[in-house]
Order: sequence, then structure tokens, then C-alpha cells
Amino acid sequence: MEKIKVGITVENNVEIPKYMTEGAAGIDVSANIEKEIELKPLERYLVPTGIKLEIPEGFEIQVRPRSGLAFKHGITVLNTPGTIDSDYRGEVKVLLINLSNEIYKIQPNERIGQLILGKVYKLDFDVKDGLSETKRGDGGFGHTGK
Ligand SMILES: O=c1ccn([C@H]2C[C@H](O)[C@@H](COP(=O)(O)OP(=O)(O)OP(=O)(O)O)O2)c(=O)[nH]1
Ligand SMILES: [Mg+2]
Repeated sequence: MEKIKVGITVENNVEIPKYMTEGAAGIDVSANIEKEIELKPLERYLVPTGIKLEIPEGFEIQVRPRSGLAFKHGITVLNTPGTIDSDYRGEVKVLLINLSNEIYKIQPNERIGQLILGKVYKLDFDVKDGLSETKRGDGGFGHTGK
């Protein structure tokens, strides 16, 4: 598998994230919090991870939920997939929301999301007077039926 170098700095006591299996697409990140954080139903919290990245130009990182947390506890990433821009140098944060009807307690060092590296293609708008015709035309949002 092709590997892309991504610069990283970590806060004290934060471990460098690692892939949990050889074929994993996502690399888990953990909550860098001192004590547990209570998330009430429908509450959201911007969870710090204690890592900062230097993504090479032409790439992005997506912040995605962990399916286990979603399935077992209704905890997901509100803005999924979150986008980490290659020019961002701040701390990576994960915006969790509790979609269950029970309180969820985020534990220090709990793995709360996963990062996926992706390639970015830049749009280069070609301004035109009209666009090519297609069978679909402007039909969308379910116009082909259920
Ligand atoms: O889940 C996320 C999403 C974003 N970010 C950071 C990295 C990203 O590069 C920056 C901006 O994110 P985005 O472009 O999604 O947010 P915005 O609301 O458009 O903010 P900005 O005006 O700063 O671009 O915030 C995170 O740490 N986690
Ligand atoms: Mg933005």
C-alpha cells in the first residue's frame, strides 16, 4: 500500500495514533481530556485529540465516526466527514454528538473517531453560457421514484 508522509506533533503523554489492523483505512484518534466528559442526549462536544498535523498539499484528512460507538451508544461525529485542510496547523478536534436517549461518558484516551487520508482534486471552473443536455436534466431529489 502506498504510504504518504504526514507531519505530526503530539501533546505530552499523547501517543502517536496507529492503525489497529493491517488493512484499516482509518487511524483511530483518542480523546485528550483529563477527566471524563458527560454527553447528555443531543449534546455535542468538541473533543481535543492532542495532535497537530502537517498534511502534504494535494491531500486532506476526513474525520469519521467509529461504527461501534454509533451502534452501541448512538455517539457519532456531527459534521461527518469532518475535513482537515492541508494548511491547518491547529489541534485536530472531533465534534461528537450523542444521538441516544442516555447520557454517554467520554473517557480520557478513549478512541472517539478515525482519520482517513484522501487525495484532493481542485475545481477549475470553466464558465459557460449553457451546459450539455442529459436525460436527467435538472431532475433530482428522488425524481426517479422510490
Ligand atoms: O472535524 C473537524 C473539522 C475541522 N477541523 C479543523 C481542521 C480544518 O482545516 C478546520 C476548518 O474546518 P472546516 O473548513 O470544516 O470549517 P469551517 O467552518 O469552514 O471553518 P474555517 O472558516 O476555519 O475553514 O478546522 C477539525 O479539527 N475537525
Ligand atoms: Mg472551511
